[in-house]
Amino acid sequence: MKITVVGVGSMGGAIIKGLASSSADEVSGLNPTNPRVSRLADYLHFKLFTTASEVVEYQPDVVILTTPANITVAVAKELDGLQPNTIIISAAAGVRQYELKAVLPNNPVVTIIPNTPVAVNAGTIGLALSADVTGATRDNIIYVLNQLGDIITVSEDQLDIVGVIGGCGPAFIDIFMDAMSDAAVKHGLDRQTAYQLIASMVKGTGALAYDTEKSPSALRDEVTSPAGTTIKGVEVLEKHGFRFSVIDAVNKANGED
Ligand SMILES: NC(=O)C1=CN([C@@H]2O[C@H](COP(=O)(O)OP(=O)(O)OC[C@H]3O[C@@H](n4cnc5c(N)ncnc54)[C@H](OP(=O)(O)O)[C@@H]3O)[C@@H](O)[C@H]2O)C=CC1
Ligand SMILES: O=C(O)[C@@H]1CCC=N1
Repeated sequence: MKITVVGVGSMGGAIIKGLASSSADEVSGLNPTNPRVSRLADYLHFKLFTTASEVVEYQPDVVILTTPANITVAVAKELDGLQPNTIIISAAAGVRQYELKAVLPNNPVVTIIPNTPVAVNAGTIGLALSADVTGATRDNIIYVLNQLGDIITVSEDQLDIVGVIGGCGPAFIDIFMDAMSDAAVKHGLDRQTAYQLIASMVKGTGALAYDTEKSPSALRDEVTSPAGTTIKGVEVLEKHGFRFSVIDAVNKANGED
C-alpha cells in the first residue's frame, strides 16, 4: 500500500518512524522544503515530496494528514485531484470530518488522534470512523493504524477527550518523569540511571494495568504496604492537590475556561 504522510513534524515524523520500522508498505512524506525533514527522509529512506501536486500525481492509497490543525483543511483542498478511493486519515486535533468532506467530497475520510509513542509502535490511537467507511476501506484503515499501536474506536464527538488523554497524556507523563528524575538526582542517582529507571517503571506500570485490567486504585493499594514508605508519599501528593492538578490539566486541554 502507498501511504503518504502530509506534514512531517513531531507527529508526522513519529508516524513515519513507526511505519518504516514495521511496514511492508511504501511510505512517503510531504513537507515544504526543510533540511530537518530532508535529513529524516535520508535516514529512514522514505520518498519526500515538497508540493501537493506531486502527491496527487503519485496517487497514494492512504494519506495521513499531520499538518498544523489550523491549515489542515486548506492543505486537504490542495489534494482534491486524488483518486476517489484514496483514504484520508486526519490526525489534526479539532478538525471535523465534515470540514474535510467539504473539500474532498469523493474520498473516504476518518479522523484520529494518535500520540508520539507511535514512533516505537506503542501508540494509542483514538479513531472516529464515519458512516460511509465500511468493508475493505475500513479494513485498510485498521491495517495501517494497527502497525502503530492500540486503536481505541470512538464516536467523533468523543475524539476530543480521547485526544487529550491519549494524545496530550504523554507530555503530562513526561513532566512527572522529569520531576521524578530531579528527585532521584537529589538523592544521589546519576541522571542517565534515573531516566532508565523511571522509563522502565512507567512502562511496567502501564503494562501491569493493561494486562491485568485492574483499576488504578486497586493497583495502588497493592503497592501501599501498611505503615510503609509509599503511603507517606501518597499523603504528600494528596496534600499538594496532585489529583486536582491532573483533572484540571485535562479540563483545560479539553477547552474548558
Ligand atoms: N504532536 C502530537 O503529539 C500530536 C499532534 N497531533 C496533530 O498533528 C498535527 C501536527 O502537530 P505537530 O506534529 O505537533 O506539529 P509540527 O509543527 O511539529 O508539525 C507540522 C508539520 O507540518 C508541516 N507543514 C506546514 N505547512 C505544510 C503544508 N502546507 N503542507 C505540508 N506540510 C506542512 C511543517 O513543516 P515546517 O516545519 O517545515 O513548517 C511541520 O513539519 C496537528 O494537527 C496536531 O493537532 C495529533 C495528536 C498528537
Ligand atoms: O498539543 C496539541 O495540540 C496536539 C494534539 C494532541 C497532542 N498534541
